[in-house]
Amino acid sequence: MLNQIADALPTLFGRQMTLAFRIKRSMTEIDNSFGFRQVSPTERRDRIRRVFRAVAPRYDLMNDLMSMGIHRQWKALLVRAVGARPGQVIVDLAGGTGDVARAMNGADRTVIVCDPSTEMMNAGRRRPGKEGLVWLAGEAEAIPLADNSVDTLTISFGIRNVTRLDLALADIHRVLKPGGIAYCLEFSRPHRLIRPFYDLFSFQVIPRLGALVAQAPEAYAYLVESIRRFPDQEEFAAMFRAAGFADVRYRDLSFGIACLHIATKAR
Ligand SMILES: C[S@@+](CC[C@H](N)C(=O)[O-])C[C@H]1O[C@@H](n2cnc3c(N)ncnc32)[C@H](O)[C@@H]1O
Repeated sequence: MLNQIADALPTLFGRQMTLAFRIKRSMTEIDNSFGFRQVSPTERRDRIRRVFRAVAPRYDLMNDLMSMGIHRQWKALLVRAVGARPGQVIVDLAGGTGDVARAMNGADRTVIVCDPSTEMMNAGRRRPGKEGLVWLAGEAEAIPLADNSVDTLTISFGIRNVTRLDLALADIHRVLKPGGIAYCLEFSRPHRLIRPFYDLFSFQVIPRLGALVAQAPEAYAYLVESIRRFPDQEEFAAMFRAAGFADVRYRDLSFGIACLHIATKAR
């Protein structure tokens, strides 16, 4: 029924109205198909686990397709900002297939990939450049590492999947050494001028790509939806401050489609 209405709209009201209606319809379908609004934190966590189990085999390919390769530039910028040094202990939290960890890897430092999904980490273990990486099963809300033990922590496109953002930020703060730095790369709120195109791409193209390439349309619908629900740049910076971080900064990337937050634990 919704499809028939959408098809009739161009004749009745013109193209812009049709676009707005299609985006609205997609959001409704996503809400209905994933039903995230009604579930408990435990159920939500289980669903997120299932999402990453489903996407693991095609995750890296899908990242390239969905972002048209731009995620590589964002991650390269993150790695340059970190500037990993000899002797450091570096944790890539929600590290997935180890994309970012691999780029920070080196024989003279300890680089740990921490993620609750063994499927994602197993997909990463099969790729080159993994030598020396430590793979650790764990969640951001309860990182299985000692207090004050980490020099640098990165989390790239992972934080929006955690069920309790406040607990995760508190635990990141706990494991960092005084003076240690957290770098968080995440999708964010794009500039309002590009938002209509961005929404169209996100809600129309990505779930279809997910269906075609990864055979997981619902998983990709979830990923898009989780971006829409995530706090914007300023709100997220305020959450870092509330978790006890001293120096909190952020930098918009590609007109705010993504954002890099940098937060330091006081000495
Ligand atoms: C979109 S992937 C990002 C992977 C990788 N960091 C990257 O940039 O390619 C999100 C990752 O977050 C992980 N994840 C989901 N819930 C999590 C949680 N509560 N704590 C830590 N990681 C979580 C998933 O298993 C998945 O590997």
